[in-house]
Amino acid sequence: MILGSNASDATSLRISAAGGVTGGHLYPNLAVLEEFAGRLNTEVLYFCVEGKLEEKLLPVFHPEYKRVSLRVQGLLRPIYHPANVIRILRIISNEGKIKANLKSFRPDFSYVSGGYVSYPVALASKRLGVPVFVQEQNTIPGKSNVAISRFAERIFVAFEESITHFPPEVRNRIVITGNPIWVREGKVELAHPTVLIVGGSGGSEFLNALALELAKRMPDVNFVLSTGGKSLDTADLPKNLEVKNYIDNMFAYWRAVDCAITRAGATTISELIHFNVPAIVIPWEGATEGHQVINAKIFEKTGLGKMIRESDASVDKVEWELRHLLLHGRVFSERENPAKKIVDEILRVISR
Ligand SMILES: CC(=O)N[C@H]1[C@@H](OP(=O)(O)OP(=O)(O)OC[C@H]2O[C@@H](n3ccc(=O)[nH]c3=O)[C@H](O)[C@@H]2O)O[C@H](CO)[C@@H](O)[C@@H]1O
Repeated sequence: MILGSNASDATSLRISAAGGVTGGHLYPNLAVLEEFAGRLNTEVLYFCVEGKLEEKLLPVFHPEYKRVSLRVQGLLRPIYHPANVIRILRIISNEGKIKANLKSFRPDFSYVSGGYVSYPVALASKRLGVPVFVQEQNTIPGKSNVAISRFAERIFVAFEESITHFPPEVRNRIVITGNPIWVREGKVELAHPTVLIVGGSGGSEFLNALALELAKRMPDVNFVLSTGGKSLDTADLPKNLEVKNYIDNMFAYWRAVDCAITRAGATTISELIHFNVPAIVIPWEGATEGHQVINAKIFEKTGLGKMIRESDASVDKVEWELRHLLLHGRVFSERENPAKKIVDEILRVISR
């Protein structure tokens, strides 16, 4: 059964999408969906994970999307963990719901960006004859994206280093694009110098504590900290530290800050590169297969900043590096959004 082909006319598209749980998967998807919407009339069916970030943000930024919530959980490591039996059964049990929604929505294609919700959506799409496109943000691809790559029309990767992590037979369908960046108009007004500290969409207790120490030691510098909801001792906050639970308009901050201290999630790294932000990146050591360390090395190669491993990130060392970056200054610039290249390629493939 083929649902997608000729489902829409040349000026409109129906897109089913999945990818979220964390901002690192969600924002690149929004960037691509918004690039489509800038060119054509689009309707979007978004598969969300119950209770996760996409359920909170999509109703705010895209109330027009049709949303379907799935009750799924990621698989635990190691893969033969006994609790995974239930988790796999739960993923499988969603197949009927996903298929029913795809059948009534009749998408032209499915666009997924990884995370454990992407696989069942991509698989159901494939079984219904809907073309699948997948985007991988990290240098080391997630297991579900590798599985999806076997039947995806195109596999969009951010970094050349990813290619060898995919099976040889799919490599002719890989396109290196960079990570799509979610941007809108706007820039916040900040005093200079301001340093943004952000531990990814879920925050980082380590960076929260570091922010507090740095702000106390460096009264001549302003700090903005996104805690991502992680705990922080707010009893004695220095005046030069502004604390936010979550920042909804990161693009406006990236355009304004002098420097940043971040984890090394692939989307954050790509945003630093896109907005040319000097930064110290401290990878989260718990990331699957150490992928944040590899992301951080790629960032270092750009010459924009430095990776410091968490075990080495004393306040003294970070302060020293930060002063060095601030002294060096920032060139305010923006690159072309990789979302454009992805949309060009998908339109080319589906119009064949
Ligand atoms: C714990 C976990 O699963 N981490 C992964 C997840 O991280 P995580 O979701 O933290 O991913 P990233 O750090 O790459 O991206 C975070 C995104 O959230 C945004 N943001 C962050 C804070 C805030 O207050 N407001 C805001 O909008 C950032 O601008 C960025 O767009 O996805 C990344 C991309 O696949 C992976 O590399 C990470 O290893």
